[in-house]
Parts: sequence; C-alpha cells; structure tokens
Amino acid sequence: MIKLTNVSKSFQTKKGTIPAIDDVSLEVQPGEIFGVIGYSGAGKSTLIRCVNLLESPTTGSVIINGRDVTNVSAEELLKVRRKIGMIFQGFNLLKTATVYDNIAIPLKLTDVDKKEIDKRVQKYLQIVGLEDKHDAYPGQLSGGQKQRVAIARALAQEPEILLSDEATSALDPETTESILELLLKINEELGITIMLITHEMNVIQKICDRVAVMEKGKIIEQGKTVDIYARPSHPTTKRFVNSTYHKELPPHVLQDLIQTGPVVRLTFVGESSSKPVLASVSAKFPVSPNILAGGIIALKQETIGTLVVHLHGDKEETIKAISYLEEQGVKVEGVEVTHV
Ligand SMILES: Nc1ncnc2c1ncn2[C@@H]1O[C@H](COP(=O)(O)OP(=O)(O)OP(=O)(O)O)[C@@H](O)[C@H]1O
Repeated sequence: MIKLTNVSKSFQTKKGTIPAIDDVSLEVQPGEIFGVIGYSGAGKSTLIRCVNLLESPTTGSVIINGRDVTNVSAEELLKVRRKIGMIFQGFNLLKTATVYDNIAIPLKLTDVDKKEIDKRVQKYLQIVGLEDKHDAYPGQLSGGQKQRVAIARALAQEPEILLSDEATSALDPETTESILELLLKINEELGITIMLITHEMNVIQKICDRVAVMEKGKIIEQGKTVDIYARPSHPTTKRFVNSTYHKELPPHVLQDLIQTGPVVRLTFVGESSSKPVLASVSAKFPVSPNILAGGIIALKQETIGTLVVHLHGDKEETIKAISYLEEQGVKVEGVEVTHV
C-alpha cells in the first residue's frame, strides 16, 4: 500500500546540509496500523511527510498503491493526496469556522456537492462521536474533541490511508486512550490503513501491528510489534520497550540479591505464557525462584508477560535452570545493578 525504497531527505541550511532521513526502506501493508517511533529529531515527521509528498525526497522512491508518486504531475499528485488523510498533534483546525465548516470547507474545495457534503459531515461526526457539535467553534471544544473533529475532517475525504503525526502527543493519558480506540475503530470498521509516528511506546503497544524504530534518520529495527517487544535487539529499542515496564529495583536490594544468585527478567509470549515453567524450575533444579516484580502488557493482538525473578541457588544449577527456561520459549535477560 505504501512502499518507501531507499528514501533520503536532506535540508540545505546556512549551517550546511542536514540529513533528516537517510536511506529508509519500509512497506505498509493494506489494512494494517504501522507505527514509526523515535526520539525527537530522529526524522519521523520528515519521513511521514515524504509519504504524501509534503516533503519531496532527495533520493529514493515513494510508491502508493503500486504507483511511484515521486515523479507524477501536480494534478496527479493532488489526486493521490486525496486518498491520503492526515492528522496532526496541533489539530490544525480553522478557529473562526464551526465544526461543520471545518469538515465541509476542504470538501467544497474539491467540488463535492452540498447534499453529499451534508451527508458526509453527519456520517463522520457520528463516527467520531460528536454529532451534537455541528455548530460549535474549536475554541469551545476540549483537546480530544478537537482531534476528533480533525479525524472527521480527514475521513470526510474518504481516504484509503490515514497518516497520523503525533496525534495524541498533546493529550492527557485518558484522552489519548480514547483517541487510540477511535483509530482502531476506523482501521477495523472502515478498513483504512494507518501509518503513524510517535515518541510514545504505549501508542505502539496499543494499536500497531508493526513498528519501525528510527534514530538519526535511519530505521534501526522494524518488525511485528510483538516480536519487537519480546526480543528488542538495538539499545534504543530496548529503552523504548523498557519504558513501558516502569520497574526499578533499588540498587542496594539488587546488590544484596545477586550475592546468592542472578536476578533475571523473564518474558513470556505466546505458548510460553501458559506453561507453569517457574514451578518446574524449582521441581527440576535445586534453585528457588523468588518473584520480585511482574506485569502484563496487552499488545494489539497478543499479551506479553514479564517477571523479574531472583534465582536463588548454586551457580551451575542456576545456569542449567536458565537454559531450561530458554528451552521452554521464555526469554531470559540478566538484570544489571542500576536498572530493572
Ligand atoms: N525544514 C527543515 N529545514 C531544516 N532542517 C530540518 C527541517 N525539517 C526538519 N529538519 C531537521 O531534520 C531532522 C529531523 O527532524 P524531524 O522533525 O523529521 O524529526 P522528528 O523525529 O519528527 O522530531 P520531533 O519529534 O522533535 O518533531 C532534525 O535535525 C531537524 O532539525
């Protein structure tokens, strides 16, 4: 649906050339929600703006529905853009226009007739849950409601793809949750493919089927969300994944514990989550697992469990116990003294 091949984009400034994105390739499949995560300055905004050609790549190709859009005429580009809606962190609503007009004006500009405009405004305001706000002005709405209007405006163009540029970053956690649920509904019920950028791992966790991690203009890791959570390989990806666990053991506690055996983080996914592996460890080896912390992360399609466990026992026996856990499909990671 969206295919970027070897896309690079640099900006010329007085201080020289800034390589914002560097040789990025990725593919978003029809019907999926694809997330790009990275810290500030990683190149996410530039990347997503290359998809609808708000930025033109310096090199590389952008293919939408099988068509290379980097070399099309201005007229063709307009047609392609109509199939791609976009929402933003700052909502970008017209302050002096009502909710109705905010949704209707872009449709008027594309010559949709009045009756059809009325129909679409009503339909999409209902989908976003704001059917009673036709005549309100943006200033009279909460941040979450403003984003819902922006989503209705994007949907009213009846796009195949929705691009989301940090759409929940300005919202509180509860409102973020409700907007993420709305994006899921749009994806599932209207079949719209969504590509989003974010710096928040909980956005990826809750709604993305696949994720790409960006750093310094490059994609450093990409894959199914569940695989990235279960086995992050790049240190930056690990930082993002660990940010969702919110668990830290006081260093002195950890220091004391490791005198009598390793402290490990166990990650359970798929089949391994339903086996009573810790009970088997104590039955098979002279090792006592002591659970220090635990949690469950609900991803869009799967659940991942984590436990931080102290394996109390003889060194050789704990090594055998760890091998056994790995054979059972559990991911085992040593916990260092500063962080859990
Ligand atoms: N129009 C521009 N002119 C010059 N440099 C730019 C321009 N747009 C982006 N950059 C630079 O490109 C790099 C990537 O910026 P970009 O906004 O894409 O990152 P980001 O990951 O979206 O960051 P943030 O989350 O802070 O918006 C940064 O170094 C930025 O300063």
